[in-house]
Amino acid sequence: MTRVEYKHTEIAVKKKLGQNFLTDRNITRKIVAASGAGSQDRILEIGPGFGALTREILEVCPAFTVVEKDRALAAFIRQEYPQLQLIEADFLDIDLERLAAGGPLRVLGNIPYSITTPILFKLLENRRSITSATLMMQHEVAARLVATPSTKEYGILAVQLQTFCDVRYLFKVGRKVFRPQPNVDSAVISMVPKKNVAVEDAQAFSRFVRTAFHQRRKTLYNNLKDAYMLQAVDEGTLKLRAEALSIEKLADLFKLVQPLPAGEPPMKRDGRR
Ligand SMILES: C[S@@+](CC[C@H](N)C(=O)[O-])C[C@H]1O[C@@H](n2cnc3c(N)ncnc32)[C@H](O)[C@@H]1O
Repeated sequence: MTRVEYKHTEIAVKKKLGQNFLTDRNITRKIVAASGAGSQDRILEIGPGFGALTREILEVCPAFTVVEKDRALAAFIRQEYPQLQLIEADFLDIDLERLAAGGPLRVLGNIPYSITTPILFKLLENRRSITSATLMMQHEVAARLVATPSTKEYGILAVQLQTFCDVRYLFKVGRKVFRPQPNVDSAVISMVPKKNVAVEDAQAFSRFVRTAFHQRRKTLYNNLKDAYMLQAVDEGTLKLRAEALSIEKLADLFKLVQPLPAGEPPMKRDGRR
């Protein structure tokens, strides 16, 4: 079992909690600068750990909130940074809307790899409660977030995020600057909720995207026909795969289809039942 010691605290590293601690101050400085965080912001840091990013955020903002799941690390933060509001909890369980009651949050974090996707979806669902999120994650996941059509990285994650947020890949971070060293490289991304979104019903759109990409090699027709009425969609589009369509085209397609009422037989290719 790997143990990491810093100041007065030693922990047995929990892989499950993605505990790879940043050791390079240039990187933490770059993350905080890229986030645009300032003294007036209501900042939320996910997973402060031993405070590598925390102390850098403190350089620009005197008081903010951190959420840490690990009990020993929460105790470390409590002792080292008494000026912070510490929430000792699982980020996935906290009520972001309530936390943002006084104004939207600027989120920062070197987030645990194992729950990157649930964290992203939580931020997406609560996008009205955030001004931006600047997050370090596994490089491969970051590449999927900013992927463009007809690439192998382009899928549900890219479409969902890019529909509702402006997502940017900021910079890559090599594995050597972490303790313990992970087996993968990392990258920092930023996501900023869009003011005007082409889609009104986010939940229905999410179901649609999941269905459209359900089997990547299948055409849109084959993926969608059992769940949606497709008469309004042209033949040419239905012959394509979801991965060929841009974010805008997928939103347009979503507006043309209607969920198939329960018990209705699927539509034939020519529009007949
Ligand atoms: C990759 S480490 C980053 C630590 C520190 N911010 C740094 O950059 O060195 C991830 C941190 O998130 C914490 N963590 C893991 N799962 C969490 C969860 N569900 N909610 C809140 N914190 C979590 C871990 O204990 C750890 O401190």
